[in-house]
Amino acid sequence: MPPKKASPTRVTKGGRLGHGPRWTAFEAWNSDRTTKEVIPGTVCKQINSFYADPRRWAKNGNPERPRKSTLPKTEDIDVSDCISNRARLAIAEPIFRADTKYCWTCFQCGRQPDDPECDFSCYDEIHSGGGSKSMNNFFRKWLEIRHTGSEERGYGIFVKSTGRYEIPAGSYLGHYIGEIAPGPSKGVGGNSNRYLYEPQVGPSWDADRPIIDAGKMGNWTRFMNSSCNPNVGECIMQIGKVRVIAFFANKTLKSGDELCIYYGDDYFKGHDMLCSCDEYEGKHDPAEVGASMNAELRQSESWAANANMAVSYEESEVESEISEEP
Ligand SMILES: C[S@@+](CC[C@H](N)C(=O)[O-])C[C@H]1O[C@@H](n2cnc3c(N)ncnc32)[C@H](O)[C@@H]1O
Repeated sequence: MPPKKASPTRVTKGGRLGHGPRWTAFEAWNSDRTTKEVIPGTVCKQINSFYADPRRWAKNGNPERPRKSTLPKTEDIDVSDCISNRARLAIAEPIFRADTKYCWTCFQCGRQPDDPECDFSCYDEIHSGGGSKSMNNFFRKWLEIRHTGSEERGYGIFVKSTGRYEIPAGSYLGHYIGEIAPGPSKGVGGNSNRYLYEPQVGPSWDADRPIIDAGKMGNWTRFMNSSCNPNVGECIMQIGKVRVIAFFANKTLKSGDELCIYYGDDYFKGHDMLCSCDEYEGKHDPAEVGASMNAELRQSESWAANANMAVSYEESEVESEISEEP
């Protein structure tokens, strides 16, 4: 009997889908541990561009599974009904603050997202390993997944302790990746999936929230735990045509530090849970200890560091304009 042909849509460990990056099990990043130790019963694969890529949004608003052997060329893409279009709406009405112009320019090339010079390749570069800010390389070099020692918190993300590492304040760390579904969800209450992220990508919180589900697929950011005084901040950011929820170091992160964001009061309320972070003794209600205020304060420090990055992008653009002159 001839061997069974694998279904073209089936995802296999270490296999390739389309032209995208290899699917790498988390164990590859922690070669001294087995997958079982790293993530019990894991089905979680590291994925990059596929699910967060707006080209995967079908016209009917459902996310498309990666089936094509090649991605469409940028000029063939109809972006009128994709997440980036919603993102453009948001540009007119920035979500955080009017003065943080950089937030709406492409993180890779520094241009406005509707500039034809800024295309999907900006996003791909960050993910393909070619870019200096490549998420894969960053994780492999600087971070590790290990157990926090706390039953409640489980696994977490740490700056590698096998050496002296320092990640400067303001550094871009990566962004939240998962399967994208059109949102918003019906709320956290009753939903046992604790890996959902719902960023606002348009002007309306009620309508413009895709669901990023890192329950089964995601990258290392899905392992970041919550702290009532977080050392990692987050912001909605543009990379090429893709709007992402990006993470930045709020302060210098040193070897052994656990990277933590603040999940938000609603997360804890919605899942009916208390926080077990090390900032406060015992289990505590983050709303009562002022965690969101702490997070905002830490975030504004990171904004200050990021503002310097914005300046450097603008400067580099001016420089290239000058150098093009005859
Ligand atoms: C996005 S996951 C983080 C990764 C998770 N620790 C793991 O091992 O896969 C979120 C879940 O981690 C746990 N967790 C994270 N931070 C926590 C905290 N400060 N206190 C209690 N549980 C926490 C909760 O179970 C929460 O629902």
